Amino acid sequence: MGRKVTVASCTLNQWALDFEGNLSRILQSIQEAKEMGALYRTGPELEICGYSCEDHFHEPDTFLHSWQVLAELLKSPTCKDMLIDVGMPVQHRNVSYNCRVAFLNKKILLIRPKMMLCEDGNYRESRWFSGWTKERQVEDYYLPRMLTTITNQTTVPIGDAVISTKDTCIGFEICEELWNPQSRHIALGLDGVEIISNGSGSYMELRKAYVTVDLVKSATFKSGGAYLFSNLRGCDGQRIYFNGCSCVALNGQIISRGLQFALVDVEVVVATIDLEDIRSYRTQIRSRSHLAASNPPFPRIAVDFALSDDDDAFLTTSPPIDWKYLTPEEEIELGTPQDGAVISIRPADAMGARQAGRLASARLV
Ligand SMILES: NC(=O)CC[C@H](N)C(=O)O
Repeated sequence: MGRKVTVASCTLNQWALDFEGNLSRILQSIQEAKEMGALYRTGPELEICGYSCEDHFHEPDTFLHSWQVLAELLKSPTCKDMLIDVGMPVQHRNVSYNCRVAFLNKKILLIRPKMMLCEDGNYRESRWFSGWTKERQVEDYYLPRMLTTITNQTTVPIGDAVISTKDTCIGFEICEELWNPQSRHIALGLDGVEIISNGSGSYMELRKAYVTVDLVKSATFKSGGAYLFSNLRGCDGQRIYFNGCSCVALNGQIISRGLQFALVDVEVVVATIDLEDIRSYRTQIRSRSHLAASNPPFPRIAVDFALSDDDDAFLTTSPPIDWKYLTPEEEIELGTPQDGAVISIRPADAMGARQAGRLASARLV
């Protein structure tokens, strides 16, 4: 029985409305993930159109071109025999959602809309999107005809569901859902979802990496499992700067990570995980097991595909690593972005940083 799986989390320097450029970076990340042996690939939030499209999210063209990019991905031989999810906006029954779209071999498996939108700091998501509020429910999404030509599907499931492969179960939370006190990974983990992926558009603030990494680790510390955090990098079109730090955590420890600052447009990190490590970690937490026994189930999309094969005896799993954090001074030095963009400071940090005279190139936005 196969039990080791290799998964990939990608950091991309996407640009708002650069559909062709975004497509080519997504394809490159899929190609690199495949070359590194991954059979599952996830990427950042709204990676197809770019996170910071702002009021272009009110334009139907932004949705149309996102579908066109997805159509190209579905047709591409690069995507063959790999479970992939991408971030894009989707309109369903005249409501706009910020979604992950999971697909495999020219079939769309699930559209998973974001359930908890981000409104703090510089985020204004509810200006363009609504959160999906129907917990553990799916509806039929009527595909645009140009997609039906490729997939032979007229409807696909949209909603709060998870994907069951032959060997494991994959679920999603989108960016803010990790930061919310009622994170979706809690219910997902209790329902036996073993791999949770988070496509994020998390912009840089001084010392935010400490918070993000802690959240990613704790997402799997109390209830076990694997967690893939995938973030954007670069300026994207707005004044905020995204700083990567994509990573993979297993049972409370980081086992793979990407850089915080870099000039490469595409960075892929992979991790090999023994699914039995998740199962034994979880069953040993007795209180978690008792709670899980009464957890209301998520709808499962069954897929005839496995992330592992029977020949994995010599595949080595990824060991835990120590995260080497940059000091705030190093973050200012390395992260000072292109002209016109600013480093954002959490209000709590701003006063201390000003007092320490460190704010030569950073200001509060
Ligand atoms: N895009 C989001 O949902 C952002 C979530 C989160 N508050 C962050 O700063 O990373």
